[in-house]
Amino acid sequence: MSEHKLTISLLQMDIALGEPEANFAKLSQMMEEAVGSDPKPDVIVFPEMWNTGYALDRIRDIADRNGERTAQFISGFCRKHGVNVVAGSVAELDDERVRNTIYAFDREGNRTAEYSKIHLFRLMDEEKYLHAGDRLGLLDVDGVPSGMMICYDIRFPELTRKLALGGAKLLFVPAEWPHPRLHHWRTLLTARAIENQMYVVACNRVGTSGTTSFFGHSMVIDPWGEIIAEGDESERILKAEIDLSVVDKVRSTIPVFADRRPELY
Ligand SMILES: O=C(O)CCC(=O)C(=O)O
Repeated sequence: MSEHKLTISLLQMDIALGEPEANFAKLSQMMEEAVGSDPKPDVIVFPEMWNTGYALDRIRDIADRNGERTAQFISGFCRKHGVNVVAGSVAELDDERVRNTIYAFDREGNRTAEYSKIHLFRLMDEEKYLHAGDRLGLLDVDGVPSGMMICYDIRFPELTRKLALGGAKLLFVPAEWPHPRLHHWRTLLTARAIENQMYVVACNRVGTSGTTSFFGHSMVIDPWGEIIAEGDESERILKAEIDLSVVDKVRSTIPVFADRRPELY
C-alpha cells in the first residue's frame, strides 16, 4: 500500500454576477496567492460557474465560447507553476448551447478532462437556460483516479457510486450552494465520502447574488467521513493534505465494495 499524498487548495471566492472580467481578475489573484504559499499545492480547485455566476438571463452573451478563454488562462498558469487545476466550472457556449462545465488541466497545462453538470437545478431555473451534460466525469490527477460532479449532483448517490465503481478515490465538487441548506451540504458530502470510502473535495463560493447568499464552508472530507478542512463564510483559500493510502485502508477495513449485492438492488 504505497503512500501517495496530495496538497489541495480550494479557492473559496466571491463571484461578481455577470462580470467575467472581474471574476477572471479575482481568480488570477487567488491563484497566484495559492501557488505562492508553502507548501505549494499539487491541485487547485475553483467553485461552480466562477466566470459568470448565475446571470442566467444573459448567459449566452457572457458564457465562454468553447471554453477557450478559460483554457488559455489556466493552461499557461499550470505550465508555469507545474500545478494541476480543476477549474471549477464555467458557463461555456458551443455553437448553440450553454453548459455548466468543469475543465481539468495537468501540470503541463494539458486539458485532460471535462464534465458538464448532468442534473440541472430547477430551483435556480438552470433547466431553462442550460443544457445538461450526458457523460460521467472521470479523470486522473497525478496518477490518482478521480471523479468530478457539480453542486446539485451530490443529491444523486448513484452518480458518486458509479464514479467509485469506475475507480475514483477522490471526488471534486465545485458548487454554488446557498443558504439555508448548509445542513444538506455538510450531510450529503459527508455521506458521499463515507458510503464510497473516498476523499471528497468540495469548493463552494461565498457572497451574495440578488437575494441569494452563499455560505462557503468548502470542505475536504476523508474516506472515514472525518472533515479535515472546512471554510467559514469568508472569501479565502482553504488548504489540506490528503493521503490516498487511507482510501485503501478504509476499503479493506470495511469491505463495502466486495459486500455489495447489486443483483438485489
Ligand atoms: O441542491 C441544492 O440544494 C443546491 C444546488 C445548487 O445550488 C446548484 O446545483 O447550483
